[in-house]
Amino acid sequence: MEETPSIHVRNLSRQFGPVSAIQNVNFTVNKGEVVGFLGPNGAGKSTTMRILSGILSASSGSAWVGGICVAQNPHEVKRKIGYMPENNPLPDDMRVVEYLRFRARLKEVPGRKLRETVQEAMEICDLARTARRKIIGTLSKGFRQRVGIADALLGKPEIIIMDEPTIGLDPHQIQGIRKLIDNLRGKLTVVISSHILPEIERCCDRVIVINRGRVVAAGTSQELRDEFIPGNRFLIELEGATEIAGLALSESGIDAAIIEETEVDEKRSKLVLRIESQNTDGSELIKVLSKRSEFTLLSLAPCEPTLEEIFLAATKRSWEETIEKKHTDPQPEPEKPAEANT
Ligand SMILES: Nc1ncnc2c1ncn2[C@@H]1O[C@H](COP(=O)(O)OP(=O)(O)OP(=O)(O)O)[C@@H](O)[C@H]1O
Repeated sequence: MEETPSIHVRNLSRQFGPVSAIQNVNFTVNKGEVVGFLGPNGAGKSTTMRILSGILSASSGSAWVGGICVAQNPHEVKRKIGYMPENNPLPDDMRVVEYLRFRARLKEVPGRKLRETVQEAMEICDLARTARRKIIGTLSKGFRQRVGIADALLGKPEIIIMDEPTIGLDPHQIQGIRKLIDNLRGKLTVVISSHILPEIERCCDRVIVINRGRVVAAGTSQELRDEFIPGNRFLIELEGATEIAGLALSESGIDAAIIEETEVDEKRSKLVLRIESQNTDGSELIKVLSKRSEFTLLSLAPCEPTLEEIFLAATKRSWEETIEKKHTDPQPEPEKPAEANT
């Protein structure tokens, strides 16, 4: 029998007056997955997360969390989900441990389990030793985020949703949050909304890209690469007349495009090449390039497009499709002028 997915969303839409924040959003997140929910500002990430967490209702469509319909049973869903909102507001004058106990009581953690539940969440978030009795107002942004995540973990939710957990953090703090998310892998289903792409790429098993309220791509990084940026890429370093590299390749019948060129110094350049054929390991390139006397091939290595490039390609495609649809949709007939009554 198939396992019930942690999150299942069908044709979910939400209007705010004339603004369509999300339109017919569909996706599934399976148990134990770490999924990145990506989109530019205003794409509809927070709206989707808030509907899933039962704090905002949908205008139409449905969402199930752990097999429970959010619209019909938002209270039960709140027990299954730990939600860390964007810019998580925290009381500056409380101590970390006091605040988490307060939040655990609100989440109806039984009194006899309160101490143990708070301790466990603090340990996972590395707060127990260092920040347990600190006043929240004195904490760094990274530690404040940890408090937000510890709060979301209270009451052992099945799913944790974090809205922009690394925003405004320095690289050390980001690394700390990344480790924390790695620790959650296998224990919970994790959904992270962000527009910080390298973070998502490192942390997540799968990515859902949303743009202007619609899901425009979903899959593993590899699946998205194959769909949006097919072909193989190689990073090569040449010394000499590097400007004729393109000519050298086309003269040898290799269908390659130079998609990036960086000058290392006067004589040396690094080039990123895209080869249309999927079945090339680069040996053909080495043969062709090392034969030429105008330059020397110093190095060659395969390289993958970044999630940022995939994201740009996916959102660009959705823009183009929207524009194309506008042009091909039947236009309303111009209104007939009212007939004169004379
Ligand atoms: N309460 C609201 N009232 C009116 N419009 C809203 C409201 N909440 C969101 N919107 C609009 O809905 C759209 C989607 O917003 P949402 O906050 O979900 O995007 P987001 O992807 O989370 O963006 P960001 O990364 O900037 O947080 C935006 O156009 C936003 O202005």
